[in-house]
Amino acid sequence: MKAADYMELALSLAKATVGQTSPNPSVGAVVVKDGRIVGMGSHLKPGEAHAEVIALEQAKDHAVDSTVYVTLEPCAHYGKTPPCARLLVEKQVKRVVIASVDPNPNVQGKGIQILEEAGIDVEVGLKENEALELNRFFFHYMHYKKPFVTLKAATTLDGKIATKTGDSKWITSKDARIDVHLDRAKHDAILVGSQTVKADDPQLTVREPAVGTSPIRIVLSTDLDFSFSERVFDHAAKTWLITTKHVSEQRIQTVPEHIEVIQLNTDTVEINAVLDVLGEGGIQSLYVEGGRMVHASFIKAKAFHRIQWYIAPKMLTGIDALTAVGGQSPEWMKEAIDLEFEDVEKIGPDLKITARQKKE
Ligand SMILES: Nc1c(/N=C/[C@@H](O)[C@H](O)[C@H](O)COP(=O)(O)O)[nH]c(=O)[nH]c1=O
Ligand SMILES: [Zn+2]
Repeated sequence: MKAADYMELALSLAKATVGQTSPNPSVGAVVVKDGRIVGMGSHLKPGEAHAEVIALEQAKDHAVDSTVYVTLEPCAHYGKTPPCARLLVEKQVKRVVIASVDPNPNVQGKGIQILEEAGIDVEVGLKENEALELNRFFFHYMHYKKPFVTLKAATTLDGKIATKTGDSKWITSKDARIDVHLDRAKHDAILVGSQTVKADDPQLTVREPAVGTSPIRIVLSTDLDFSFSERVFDHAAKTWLITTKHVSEQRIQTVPEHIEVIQLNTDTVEINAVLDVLGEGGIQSLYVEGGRMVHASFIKAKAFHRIQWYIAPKMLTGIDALTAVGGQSPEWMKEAIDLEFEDVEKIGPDLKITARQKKE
Protein backbone atom coordinates (compact mmCIF):
# COMPACT_ATOMS: atom_id res chain seq x y z
CA MET A 1 0.00 0.00 0.00
CA LYS A 2 1.11 3.60 -0.51
CA ALA A 3 1.15 6.26 2.23
CA ALA A 4 -2.08 7.70 0.79
CA ASP A 5 -3.75 4.28 1.15
CA TYR A 6 -2.82 4.05 4.82
CA MET A 7 -4.22 7.55 5.36
CA GLU A 8 -7.36 6.56 3.44
CA LEU A 9 -7.76 3.66 5.88
CA ALA A 10 -7.27 6.00 8.85
CA LEU A 11 -9.87 8.38 7.35
CA SER A 12 -12.38 5.56 6.89
CA LEU A 13 -11.82 4.54 10.52
CA ALA A 14 -12.62 8.15 11.50
CA LYS A 15 -15.57 8.53 9.09
CA ALA A 16 -17.24 5.47 10.63
CA THR A 17 -17.50 7.26 14.00
CA VAL A 18 -18.83 10.67 12.89
CA GLY A 19 -21.79 11.51 15.14
CA GLN A 20 -20.72 9.33 18.07
CA THR A 21 -17.54 11.14 19.23
CA SER A 22 -19.04 14.59 19.81
CA PRO A 23 -17.98 16.86 21.54
CA ASN A 24 -14.63 15.33 20.44
CA PRO A 25 -13.51 15.17 16.79
CA SER A 26 -13.62 11.84 14.91
CA VAL A 27 -10.06 10.51 14.51
CA GLY A 28 -8.51 7.43 12.93
CA ALA A 29 -4.95 6.07 13.25
CA VAL A 30 -2.97 3.31 11.49
CA VAL A 31 0.46 2.02 12.59
CA VAL A 32 2.69 0.55 9.86
CA LYS A 33 6.02 -1.28 10.39
CA ASP A 34 8.11 -2.81 7.57
CA GLY A 35 5.18 -2.50 5.13
CA ARG A 36 2.74 -4.30 7.44
CA ILE A 37 -0.20 -2.78 9.34
CA VAL A 38 0.52 -3.58 12.99
CA GLY A 39 -2.18 -1.47 14.64
CA MET A 40 -5.27 0.61 13.83
CA GLY A 41 -7.93 2.41 15.79
CA SER A 42 -10.65 5.05 16.02
CA HIS A 43 -11.61 7.31 18.89
CA LEU A 44 -15.01 5.81 19.76
CA LYS A 45 -16.51 7.86 22.56
CA PRO A 46 -15.69 11.01 24.50
CA GLY A 47 -13.65 10.11 27.57
CA GLU A 48 -12.43 6.84 26.03
CA ALA A 49 -9.04 6.15 24.45
CA HIS A 50 -7.94 8.29 21.51
CA ALA A 51 -7.33 6.62 18.12
CA GLU A 52 -3.53 6.70 18.50
CA VAL A 53 -3.72 4.98 21.92
CA ILE A 54 -5.82 2.13 20.55
CA ALA A 55 -3.62 1.67 17.47
CA LEU A 56 -0.38 1.77 19.49
CA GLU A 57 -1.75 -0.72 22.05
CA GLN A 58 -2.51 -3.12 19.22
CA ALA A 59 0.98 -2.58 17.73
CA LYS A 60 2.74 -3.55 21.01
CA ASP A 61 6.50 -3.48 20.43
CA HIS A 62 6.07 -3.22 16.65
CA ALA A 63 5.44 0.46 17.39
CA VAL A 64 9.22 1.00 17.73
CA ASP A 65 10.54 2.62 14.53
CA SER A 66 7.02 2.43 12.98
CA THR A 67 5.17 5.05 10.91
CA VAL A 68 1.84 6.27 12.31
CA TYR A 69 -0.82 7.73 9.98
CA VAL A 70 -3.32 9.87 11.92
CA THR A 71 -6.16 12.03 10.60
CA LEU A 72 -5.74 14.83 13.17
CA GLU A 73 -2.68 16.30 14.89
CA PRO A 74 -2.00 14.21 18.04
CA CYS A 75 -3.19 15.99 21.16
CA ALA A 76 -0.71 17.66 23.48
CA HIS A 77 -2.95 18.47 26.42
CA TYR A 78 -4.00 16.38 29.42
CA GLY A 79 -7.77 16.09 28.74
CA LYS A 80 -9.62 13.04 30.07
CA THR A 81 -6.69 10.98 28.73
CA PRO A 82 -2.91 11.65 28.66
CA PRO A 83 -1.55 13.39 25.53
CA CYS A 84 -1.03 11.18 22.49
CA ALA A 85 2.03 13.16 21.36
CA ARG A 86 3.86 12.03 24.51
CA LEU A 87 2.77 8.42 23.99
CA LEU A 88 4.09 8.43 20.40
CA VAL A 89 7.48 9.60 21.73
CA GLU A 90 7.43 6.99 24.53
CA LYS A 91 6.72 4.21 22.01
CA GLN A 92 9.77 5.37 19.97
CA VAL A 93 7.76 5.80 16.78
CA LYS A 94 9.99 6.90 13.89
CA ARG A 95 7.58 8.90 11.71
CA VAL A 96 4.12 10.45 12.10
CA VAL A 97 2.03 11.43 9.03
CA ILE A 98 -0.80 13.84 9.93
CA ALA A 99 -3.70 14.67 7.61
CA SER A 100 -5.03 17.82 9.30
CA VAL A 101 -3.80 20.20 11.95
CA ASP A 102 -6.34 21.31 14.54
CA PRO A 103 -7.23 24.88 13.42
CA ASN A 104 -7.86 25.76 17.08
CA PRO A 105 -5.08 28.31 17.74
CA ASN A 106 -4.45 27.25 21.33
CA VAL A 107 -3.80 23.60 20.45
CA GLN A 108 -2.44 24.01 16.93
CA GLY A 109 1.10 22.79 16.45
CA LYS A 110 1.77 21.80 20.10
CA GLY A 111 1.50 18.09 19.35
CA ILE A 112 3.78 18.43 16.32
CA GLN A 113 6.29 20.41 18.40
CA ILE A 114 6.51 17.62 21.02
CA LEU A 115 7.08 15.04 18.25
CA GLU A 116 9.73 17.08 16.42
CA GLU A 117 11.60 17.98 19.63
CA ALA A 118 11.87 14.23 20.29
CA GLY A 119 13.42 13.72 16.86
CA ILE A 120 10.35 12.12 15.27
CA ASP A 121 9.96 12.80 11.54
CA VAL A 122 6.60 14.60 10.98
CA GLU A 123 4.72 15.15 7.70
CA VAL A 124 1.49 17.22 7.59
CA GLY A 125 -1.22 17.58 4.92
CA LEU A 126 -1.72 14.15 3.34
CA LYS A 127 -5.45 14.06 2.40
CA GLU A 128 -5.93 17.26 4.42
CA ASN A 129 -9.21 18.32 2.77
CA GLU A 130 -11.01 15.06 3.53
CA ALA A 131 -9.77 15.23 7.13
CA LEU A 132 -10.95 18.85 7.55
CA GLU A 133 -14.38 18.07 6.02
CA LEU A 134 -14.70 15.07 8.34
CA ASN A 135 -14.52 17.29 11.41
CA ARG A 136 -16.17 20.35 9.83
CA PHE A 137 -18.70 20.69 12.67
CA PHE A 138 -16.05 20.31 15.39
CA PHE A 139 -13.67 22.90 13.85
CA HIS A 140 -16.54 25.32 13.25
CA TYR A 141 -17.69 25.05 16.84
CA MET A 142 -14.17 25.41 18.26
CA HIS A 143 -13.90 28.67 16.31
CA TYR A 144 -17.35 30.21 16.77
CA LYS A 145 -18.71 28.41 19.87
CA LYS A 146 -22.01 28.20 17.95
CA PRO A 147 -23.41 25.25 16.01
CA PHE A 148 -22.66 24.53 12.36
CA VAL A 149 -26.17 24.78 10.86
CA THR A 150 -27.48 22.52 8.11
CA LEU A 151 -30.91 23.33 6.65
CA LYS A 152 -32.62 20.28 5.20
CA ALA A 153 -35.65 20.46 2.91
CA ALA A 154 -37.43 18.01 0.66
CA THR A 155 -39.60 19.24 -2.19
CA THR A 156 -41.23 18.17 -5.41
CA LEU A 157 -39.54 19.47 -8.58
CA ASP A 158 -42.01 22.37 -8.56
CA GLY A 159 -40.87 23.33 -5.07
CA LYS A 160 -43.70 22.13 -2.86
CA ILE A 161 -43.42 20.47 0.56
CA ALA A 162 -47.07 19.44 0.82
CA THR A 163 -50.43 19.61 -0.89
CA LYS A 164 -52.94 22.29 0.09
CA THR A 165 -54.35 19.85 2.69
CA GLY A 166 -50.87 19.56 4.23
CA ASP A 167 -50.36 16.02 2.98
CA SER A 168 -46.62 15.38 2.50
CA LYS A 169 -46.18 11.64 2.87
CA TRP A 170 -44.10 11.02 1.04
CA ILE A 171 -42.40 13.38 -1.33
CA THR A 172 -38.99 11.70 -1.44
CA SER A 173 -38.16 8.03 -1.65
CA LYS A 174 -37.25 5.56 1.09
CA ASP A 175 -33.60 5.85 -0.07
CA ALA A 176 -33.65 9.62 0.50
CA ARG A 177 -35.39 9.28 3.86
CA ILE A 178 -32.72 6.78 4.98
CA ASP A 179 -30.09 9.28 3.84
CA VAL A 180 -31.83 11.89 6.01
CA HIS A 181 -31.58 9.57 9.02
CA LEU A 182 -27.86 9.06 8.34
CA ASP A 183 -27.41 12.85 8.27
CA ARG A 184 -29.44 13.22 11.48
CA ALA A 185 -27.07 10.77 13.17
CA LYS A 186 -24.10 12.99 12.28
CA HIS A 187 -25.58 15.99 14.08
CA ASP A 188 -25.72 16.84 17.80
CA ALA A 189 -29.22 18.33 17.49
CA ILE A 190 -32.18 18.43 15.12
CA LEU A 191 -34.65 21.33 15.09
CA VAL A 192 -38.24 21.86 14.00
CA GLY A 193 -40.87 24.52 14.58
CA SER A 194 -44.20 24.00 16.33
CA GLN A 195 -46.10 24.07 13.01
CA THR A 196 -44.20 20.97 11.84
CA VAL A 197 -44.87 19.23 15.15
CA LYS A 198 -48.59 19.91 14.69
CA ALA A 199 -48.69 19.09 10.96
CA ASP A 200 -46.44 16.01 10.78
CA ASP A 201 -46.06 14.75 14.36
CA PRO A 202 -42.41 13.85 13.56
CA GLN A 203 -40.34 11.64 15.89
CA LEU A 204 -37.00 13.03 14.58
CA THR A 205 -34.97 10.03 15.74
CA VAL A 206 -32.50 7.87 13.83
CA ARG A 207 -34.29 4.66 12.96
CA GLU A 208 -33.69 1.40 11.11
CA PRO A 209 -32.29 0.68 8.60
CA ALA A 210 -30.13 3.69 9.45
CA VAL A 211 -28.21 3.10 12.67
CA GLY A 212 -26.66 5.85 14.78
CA THR A 213 -27.07 8.15 17.74
CA SER A 214 -30.30 10.13 17.76
CA PRO A 215 -29.64 13.87 18.05
CA ILE A 216 -31.18 16.07 20.73
CA ARG A 217 -34.57 17.21 19.41
CA ILE A 218 -35.09 20.97 19.56
CA VAL A 219 -38.63 22.36 19.26
CA LEU A 220 -39.16 26.10 18.84
CA SER A 221 -42.45 27.35 20.30
CA THR A 222 -43.73 30.75 21.39
CA ASP A 223 -46.63 29.41 23.46
CA LEU A 224 -45.89 25.75 24.42
CA ASP A 225 -49.32 24.91 23.03
CA PHE A 226 -48.87 21.10 22.93
CA SER A 227 -50.59 18.09 24.48
CA PHE A 228 -47.10 16.59 24.99
CA SER A 229 -48.40 13.33 23.59
CA GLU A 230 -46.71 14.32 20.31
CA ARG A 231 -44.01 11.83 19.26
CA VAL A 232 -41.25 14.45 19.42
CA PHE A 233 -41.80 14.56 23.20
CA ASP A 234 -41.52 10.81 23.68
CA HIS A 235 -38.64 9.18 25.57
CA ALA A 236 -36.83 7.94 22.45
CA ALA A 237 -34.34 10.83 22.58
CA LYS A 238 -33.69 14.01 24.57
CA THR A 239 -35.90 16.99 23.72
CA TRP A 240 -35.32 20.67 24.42
CA LEU A 241 -38.23 23.11 24.12
CA ILE A 242 -37.05 26.66 23.32
CA THR A 243 -39.54 29.41 24.05
CA THR A 244 -39.73 33.13 24.78
CA LYS A 245 -39.70 35.13 27.99
CA HIS A 246 -43.47 35.74 27.71
CA VAL A 247 -44.49 32.20 28.55
CA SER A 248 -45.98 31.99 32.05
CA GLU A 249 -44.59 29.89 34.86
CA GLN A 250 -47.77 27.78 35.05
CA ARG A 251 -47.57 27.12 31.31
CA ILE A 252 -44.04 25.84 31.87
CA GLN A 253 -45.31 23.66 34.72
CA THR A 254 -47.44 21.76 32.17
CA VAL A 255 -44.30 20.54 30.40
CA PRO A 256 -43.33 16.94 31.35
CA GLU A 257 -40.13 16.99 33.35
CA HIS A 258 -38.07 14.88 30.91
CA ILE A 259 -38.33 17.82 28.49
CA GLU A 260 -35.79 20.59 29.03
CA VAL A 261 -37.43 24.06 28.72
CA ILE A 262 -35.13 26.92 27.69
CA GLN A 263 -36.57 30.43 27.89
CA LEU A 264 -34.91 33.01 25.69
CA ASN A 265 -34.96 36.54 27.03
CA THR A 266 -36.30 37.77 23.70
CA ASP A 267 -39.90 38.64 22.73
CA THR A 268 -39.90 36.22 19.82
CA VAL A 269 -37.91 33.06 19.12
CA GLU A 270 -34.94 34.79 17.50
CA ILE A 271 -32.64 32.49 15.55
CA ASN A 272 -29.38 34.05 16.73
CA ALA A 273 -30.55 33.82 20.35
CA VAL A 274 -31.39 30.15 19.73
CA LEU A 275 -27.90 29.53 18.28
CA ASP A 276 -26.25 31.28 21.24
CA VAL A 277 -28.18 29.11 23.69
CA LEU A 278 -27.39 25.93 21.74
CA GLY A 279 -23.72 26.94 21.54
CA GLU A 280 -23.65 27.45 25.31
CA GLY A 281 -25.26 24.00 25.62
CA GLY A 282 -22.32 22.49 23.69
CA ILE A 283 -24.28 21.78 20.51
CA GLN A 284 -21.68 21.72 17.71
CA SER A 285 -23.99 20.87 14.82
CA LEU A 286 -27.66 21.54 14.17
CA TYR A 287 -29.86 19.89 11.52
CA VAL A 288 -32.87 22.11 10.78
CA GLU A 289 -35.55 19.88 9.38
CA GLY A 290 -38.28 22.51 8.93
CA GLY A 291 -40.84 23.65 8.46
CA ARG A 292 -41.17 26.50 6.03
CA MET A 293 -41.39 29.29 8.61
CA VAL A 294 -38.32 28.01 10.45
CA HIS A 295 -36.39 27.69 7.19
CA ALA A 296 -37.45 31.25 6.29
CA SER A 297 -36.18 32.61 9.61
CA PHE A 298 -32.80 30.82 9.34
CA ILE A 299 -32.36 31.96 5.74
CA LYS A 300 -33.33 35.59 6.37
CA ALA A 301 -30.97 35.64 9.38
CA LYS A 302 -28.30 34.10 7.11
CA ALA A 303 -27.79 31.72 10.04
CA PHE A 304 -26.94 28.59 8.08
CA HIS A 305 -23.72 27.04 6.79
CA ARG A 306 -25.00 24.28 4.57
CA ILE A 307 -28.25 23.49 2.75
CA GLN A 308 -29.20 19.92 1.92
CA TRP A 309 -32.12 20.04 -0.45
CA TYR A 310 -33.79 16.86 -1.72
CA ILE A 311 -35.80 17.10 -4.93
CA ALA A 312 -38.26 14.36 -5.87
CA PRO A 313 -39.16 13.66 -9.49
CA LYS A 314 -42.76 14.72 -8.80
CA MET A 315 -44.89 17.75 -9.60
CA LEU A 316 -47.78 18.92 -7.43
CA THR A 317 -48.76 22.15 -9.26
CA GLY A 318 -51.01 24.69 -7.50
CA ILE A 319 -50.27 28.07 -5.97
CA ASP A 320 -52.17 26.77 -2.95
CA ALA A 321 -49.82 23.81 -2.42
CA LEU A 322 -47.27 24.54 0.37
CA THR A 323 -44.03 26.04 -0.93
CA ALA A 324 -40.76 25.10 0.74
CA VAL A 325 -39.91 28.38 2.43
CA GLY A 326 -42.36 30.75 4.10
CA GLY A 327 -42.05 34.38 5.20
CA GLN A 328 -42.45 37.47 3.06
CA SER A 329 -41.06 37.72 -0.45
CA PRO A 330 -38.37 40.38 -0.99
CA GLU A 331 -39.15 43.11 -3.53
CA TRP A 332 -36.22 42.52 -5.85
CA MET A 333 -34.02 39.71 -7.08
CA LYS A 334 -30.93 41.54 -5.79
CA GLU A 335 -32.21 40.72 -2.27
CA ALA A 336 -31.88 36.99 -2.96
CA ILE A 337 -29.53 35.04 -0.69
CA ASP A 338 -26.67 33.92 -2.94
CA LEU A 339 -25.48 30.35 -2.66
CA GLU A 340 -22.83 28.13 -4.18
CA PHE A 341 -23.68 24.55 -5.18
CA GLU A 342 -21.16 22.17 -3.61
CA ASP A 343 -22.54 18.82 -4.73
CA VAL A 344 -25.43 17.13 -6.56
CA GLU A 345 -26.05 13.46 -5.80
CA LYS A 346 -28.65 10.99 -7.06
CA ILE A 347 -30.22 9.13 -4.12
CA GLY A 348 -32.56 6.51 -5.48
CA PRO A 349 -34.93 8.46 -7.79
CA ASP A 350 -34.27 11.75 -5.98
CA LEU A 351 -31.64 14.47 -6.22
CA LYS A 352 -29.73 15.71 -3.15
CA ILE A 353 -28.29 19.18 -3.67
CA THR A 354 -25.71 20.45 -1.18
CA ALA A 355 -25.15 24.22 -1.14
CA ARG A 356 -23.46 26.83 1.05
CA GLN A 357 -23.83 30.58 1.36
CA LYS A 358 -21.77 32.41 -1.24
CA LYS A 359 -18.82 34.04 0.49
CA GLU A 360 -19.26 37.80 0.39
N1 LIG B 1 -42.42 14.65 3.78
C1 LIG B 1 -41.04 14.49 3.72
C2 LIG B 1 -40.22 15.02 4.72
N2 LIG B 1 -40.80 15.67 5.76
C3 LIG B 1 -40.05 16.22 6.72
C4 LIG B 1 -40.71 16.60 8.00
O1 LIG B 1 -41.80 17.45 7.69
C5 LIG B 1 -41.25 15.34 8.70
O2 LIG B 1 -42.06 15.74 9.76
C6 LIG B 1 -40.12 14.56 9.34
O3 LIG B 1 -39.16 14.20 8.37
C7 LIG B 1 -40.70 13.25 9.91
O4 LIG B 1 -39.68 12.75 10.75
P1 LIG B 1 -39.82 11.25 11.36
O5 LIG B 1 -41.16 11.24 12.08
O6 LIG B 1 -38.66 11.09 12.28
O7 LIG B 1 -39.80 10.31 10.20
N3 LIG B 1 -38.87 14.87 4.63
C8 LIG B 1 -38.30 14.18 3.61
O8 LIG B 1 -37.09 14.04 3.55
N4 LIG B 1 -39.09 13.66 2.60
C9 LIG B 1 -40.45 13.79 2.63
O9 LIG B 1 -41.10 13.28 1.74
ZN1 LIG C 1 -5.00 12.26 21.74
